[in-house]
This record gives sequence, C-alpha cells and structure tokens, in this order.
Amino acid sequence: MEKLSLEQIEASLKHLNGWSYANGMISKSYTFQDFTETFAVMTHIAFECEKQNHHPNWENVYNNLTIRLNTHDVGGITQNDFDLAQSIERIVGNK
Ligand SMILES: C[C@H](O)[C@H](O)[C@H]1CNC2=NC(N)=NC(=O)C2=N1
Repeated sequence: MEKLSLEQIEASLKHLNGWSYANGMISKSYTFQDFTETFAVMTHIAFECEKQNHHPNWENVYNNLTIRLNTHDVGGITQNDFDLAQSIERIVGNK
C-alpha cells in the first residue's frame, strides 16, 4: 500500500466528517451515552478491523473514544486508513 501525500490526505479528508490529520495520524473523537455503548461500538469496530487486517490506535475514557489511524507498515497514511475510517463512520452512524 502506497503512502499518500499531504495533498491526497487533505483531499480524502473532505469526504470524512470530523476527521483531521495531525502528527502523522488521521483522527476523530466520539462521545457516546455511557461506557456500555462505547464498548459495544468498539467491539463492532474491532471485528471490522480484523476483517480489514487494519488496526486502530485508540483510547477510551468512559464514554469518550478517540481513534487515530495510520499504517505503521509504511510509516504514513494509506488508503487502508481511509477505508477503515469510512467503515468506522458507518458503524457509528448505525449504532
Ligand atoms: C502483519 C500484519 O498484517 C500487519 O502488521 C498489519 C496489521 N494491522 C495493521 N494496522 C495498521 N493500522 N497498520 C498496519 O500497518 C498494519 N499492518
């Protein structure tokens, strides 16, 4: 998978509501009702990550979930990160 340029990253971010690029990662924070809902969403995302063989850096504090994506195999952002971000948006949108 090819590393995307900053221009490509910025173009792809236009299609992703609330995601931004900083420190070599694309990221978004979500707030849910409570820990149970947050962890349920994380579980759903985790299965999708296994399907895509692409895994997040994430941090959960009670009902807050911050997700940061990069492709550590290439040390940058690839299309895999955007594909997973789109899937995460779909999962969160369907909760
Ligand atoms: C060996 C294994 O397939 C790779 O290390 C995969 C697993 N999941 C991954 N996830 C992420 N975010 N980046 C990777 O480069 C990556 N590589």
